Amino acid sequence: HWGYGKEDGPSVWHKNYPVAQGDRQSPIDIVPHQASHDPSLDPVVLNYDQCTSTKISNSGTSVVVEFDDSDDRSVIRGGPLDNPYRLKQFHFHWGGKGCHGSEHTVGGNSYASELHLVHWNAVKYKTFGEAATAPDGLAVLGIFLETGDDHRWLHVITDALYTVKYKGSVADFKGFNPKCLLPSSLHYWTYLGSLTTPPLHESVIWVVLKEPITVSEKQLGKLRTLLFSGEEENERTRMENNFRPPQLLKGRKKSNSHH
Ligand SMILES: NS(=O)(=O)c1cccc(NC(=O)NCCCCO)c1
Ligand SMILES: [Zn+2]
Repeated sequence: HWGYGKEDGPSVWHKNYPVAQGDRQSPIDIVPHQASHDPSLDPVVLNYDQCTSTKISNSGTSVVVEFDDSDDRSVIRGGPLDNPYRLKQFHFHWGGKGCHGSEHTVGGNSYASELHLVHWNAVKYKTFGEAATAPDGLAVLGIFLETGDDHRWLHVITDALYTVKYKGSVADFKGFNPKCLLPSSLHYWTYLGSLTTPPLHESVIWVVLKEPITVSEKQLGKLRTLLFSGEEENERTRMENNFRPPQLLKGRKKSNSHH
């Protein structure tokens, strides 16, 4: 199975997932002043009001909060998107103690962590699985996390992490609305890319917010109490540095920017 270690990490994923060397791979380094400002780009709109989570799980590569996506109650629309995309889950990528952990970088600089809110095009596709293999199937909203003061709502997630310590664990996690994790501005960069983990499908319209949210080192440290390994396994491998480094643009135009 793939992972983030020396033997199974991003540098060898191409062996089982040749698309890893494709021409719309993610993440990328976003170069702000090179991002063409596109006046035709509309603001992105998030309708998360009726949004409530169902469960939290340890996927073996990240912690994932899932949502009921049986209707259009929680969608992202506007911006570069031709349809509303339904929220299915969110998860994080982070580093080791004090070091960086975001996937996208900005002008070569990385953040401590990155939150991905994963949405799928239920107008054009019947299931998430089908959408995940289509070039306009997914829309992922990326939000950078920088360290500073405590985030007033992140503790709701970090206080639940003990319930999903091991790979494969799942727990009820109802009533969490991710609206509380958004920064004040929805100004964004956007580009066509891929899943940042295997199977690395080139099916993602990326919308990366310019403004990070602030979380404390203590809150980030709680993410690192999760394990990559399952309860039955001998070794206890801390879940950290679960990020893919930036990939080549390969002829893609610089990301568009909505100020
Ligand atoms: N990191 S991301 O590009 O936002 C993204 C979004 C949605 C799915 C995925 N990747 C996967 O679902 N991979 C399947 C196995 C993951 C658990 O090991 C990555
Ligand atoms: Zn992700």
